Amino acid sequence: MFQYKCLNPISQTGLGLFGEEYKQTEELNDADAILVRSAKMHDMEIPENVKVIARAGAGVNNVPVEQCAENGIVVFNTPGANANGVKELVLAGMLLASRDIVGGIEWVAHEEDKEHIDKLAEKQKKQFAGCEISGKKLGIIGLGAIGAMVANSATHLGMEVYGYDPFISIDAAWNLSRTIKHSKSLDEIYSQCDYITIHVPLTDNTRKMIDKEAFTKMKEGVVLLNFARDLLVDEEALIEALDSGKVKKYVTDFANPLVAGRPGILVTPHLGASTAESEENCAVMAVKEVRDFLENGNIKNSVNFPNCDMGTCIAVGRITICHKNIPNMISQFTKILGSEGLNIADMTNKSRGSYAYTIIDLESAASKEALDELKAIEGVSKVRVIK
Ligand SMILES: NC(=O)c1ccc[n+]([C@@H]2O[C@H](COP(=O)([O-])OP(=O)(O)OC[C@H]3O[C@@H](n4cnc5c(N)ncnc54)[C@H](O)[C@@H]3O)[C@@H](O)[C@H]2O)c1
Ligand SMILES: O=C(O)[C@H](O)COP(=O)(O)O
Repeated sequence: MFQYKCLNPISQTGLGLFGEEYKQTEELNDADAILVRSAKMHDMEIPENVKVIARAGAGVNNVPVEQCAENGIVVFNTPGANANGVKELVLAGMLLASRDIVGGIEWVAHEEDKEHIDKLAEKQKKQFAGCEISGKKLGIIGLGAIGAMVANSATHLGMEVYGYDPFISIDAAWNLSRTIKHSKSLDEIYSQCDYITIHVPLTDNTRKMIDKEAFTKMKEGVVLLNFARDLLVDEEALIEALDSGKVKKYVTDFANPLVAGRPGILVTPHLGASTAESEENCAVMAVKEVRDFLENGNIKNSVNFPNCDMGTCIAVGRITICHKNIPNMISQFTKILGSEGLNIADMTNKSRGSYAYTIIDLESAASKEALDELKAIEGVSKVRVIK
């Protein structure tokens, strides 16, 4: 029996896939797995019983990913599972920034009791007029799951699309429409584009990447869209750029005291992934990842350990080891298993940065002595018996 704890509401369509071998718990001290959306985990004490954390979504800046790696806790996210939901809101954001749709709707609501509202509307509508997005230049920073979808959809809406992503994945590159211009520098995006949208993860390298200097390079009257994370933009500098007219509109999915209620800024309350479809996709992917990890020891879509998959165990026993990516680890594992008389049927070892993961199938069940010896190796953070 495995137990899981949800730190945020997670779609039942996903949780329903856990099956009878799983039980939901409120006690962190009983949980093998944690499922989370945006709950902040940096100040949480994560007990040793927790083996896996699945972020039902893309951004993992709310999870102490590095500390988890150090402690042998595998962290997953659900790449692409909510990308379409965000893409649709970005397209809506571009349209809302181009025409005063919100102002117009608010005007009608305010004047609803006027008998001649129809005539009044015809007189007043010019104050809500705007421009079309077709024919305008859109710059996309980050061409991952969301950025690539926004790029392709925007070309279908008649926009001229520029994309910038020095680390683009091969999959994302294959999926991009050939009409998208490959920008080799952010300066090209800033100097050319009428609309700029950012779709990169928040890391130490990307924090405040849109800063004062970036604004000086942008076109007069640019529209900036941020459905990634508020801390990617220096919002103090943004407000100066709005006041000077350099930025016409800022559309952001992240409410904070600086942007809420400020003229020229359209703020949604982190709604990008809040669709039934995205919530289900994320929950289903997260639960599948957790199950494959807990039941088979396999890793797919981790953000702190390498992908590592040996399928379902057909040998007598399987153990998994989270460890540091340093020399002499495998030889120590095999030496201990050999000296305990345990024959290895199959084995795989993969590394990612400073961390590595090993799956070992055995022809007989691992003894307590062997497991204790493996756990005692310096650089080993977790040893699990799968079978
Ligand atoms: N508003 C929401 O509800 C919502 C929903 C999903 C994701 N997000 C945010 O959007 C981000 C992107 O999501 P995704 O699913 O597209 O992720 P992704 O990992 O598929 O794509 C991110 C892309 O950014 C690129 N990148 C990284 N650093 C870069 C840099 N300095 N310059 C240019 N490109 C860079 C990567 O190469 C990658 O292609 C997430 O990390 C999350 O913060 C927000
Ligand atoms: O990174 C993400 O996936 C989004 O920001 C969605 O967050 P949410 O799951 O809290 O809506």
